[in-house]
Amino acid sequence: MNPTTKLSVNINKVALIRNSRGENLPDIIQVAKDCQRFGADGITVHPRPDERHIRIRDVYELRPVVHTEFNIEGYPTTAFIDLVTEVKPEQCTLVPDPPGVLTSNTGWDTVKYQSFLREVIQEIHAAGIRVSIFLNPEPDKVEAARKAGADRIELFTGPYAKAYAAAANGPQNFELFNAYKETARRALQVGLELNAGHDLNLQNLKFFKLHIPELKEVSIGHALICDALYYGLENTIQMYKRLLS
Ligand SMILES: CC(=O)[C@@H](O)[C@H](O)COP(=O)(O)O
Ligand SMILES: NCC(=O)COP(=O)(O)O
Repeated sequence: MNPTTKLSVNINKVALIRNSRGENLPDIIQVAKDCQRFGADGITVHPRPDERHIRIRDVYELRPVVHTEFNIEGYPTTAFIDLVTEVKPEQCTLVPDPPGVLTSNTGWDTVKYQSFLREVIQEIHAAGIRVSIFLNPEPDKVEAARKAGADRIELFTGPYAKAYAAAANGPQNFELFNAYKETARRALQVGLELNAGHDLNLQNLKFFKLHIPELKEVSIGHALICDALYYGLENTIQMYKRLLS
């Protein structure tokens, strides 16, 4: 029997719609409450420096209403670390995004940035927050993630999603998928827990979970919010959860 994987709903795209009109519709605080009421095991936000979706103020306002697990993602600038250590989410996911990037497009080079990551992780740990590191499917980066002090890695599933979309029955890029499995295996071997995220959707999630059943959590935003346009938020969350149980 596979362990259940938690679903953290990323609400960036809800904030993007709100910001497009300058008012408070949709109200992301209400949406976060409703996601949890509909079964989400957590809420993820990725405040970006230009505040194009999640704003710094949102992060503070979300804290008291997120009673499941709050996950804040981002590049660890001093401002980001101050925000995270003040808000105290259950989890912080460190992502190596340059400021203007369209969306996250790579994981950390944990070997090159090991000492930087160690300092940052120490600071975030001191506030009692679990730290996850966004990682490419690169087994040789796992040990350095552990040495930097991470608790978890989040497998960057963007390349997996592209490979899956290009084939009819699963990713078929065995080299790539083996790299995911090997990265996951090594992480578990050295005592790191596993998350995954980016471009996961109703089509590609089942295969990923089937082959990497030890996943603790997936964070899903873009596709889930798009699906909610057709199926409604409650149905959509339940559809994703069924693929994870
Ligand atoms: C860290 C990650 O994988 C991203 O998926 C991210 O959280 C999404 O950010 P945007 O919503 O800004 O594209
Ligand atoms: N960490 C990944 C995430 O939060 C959501 O990514 P996406 O589903 O919006 O691509």
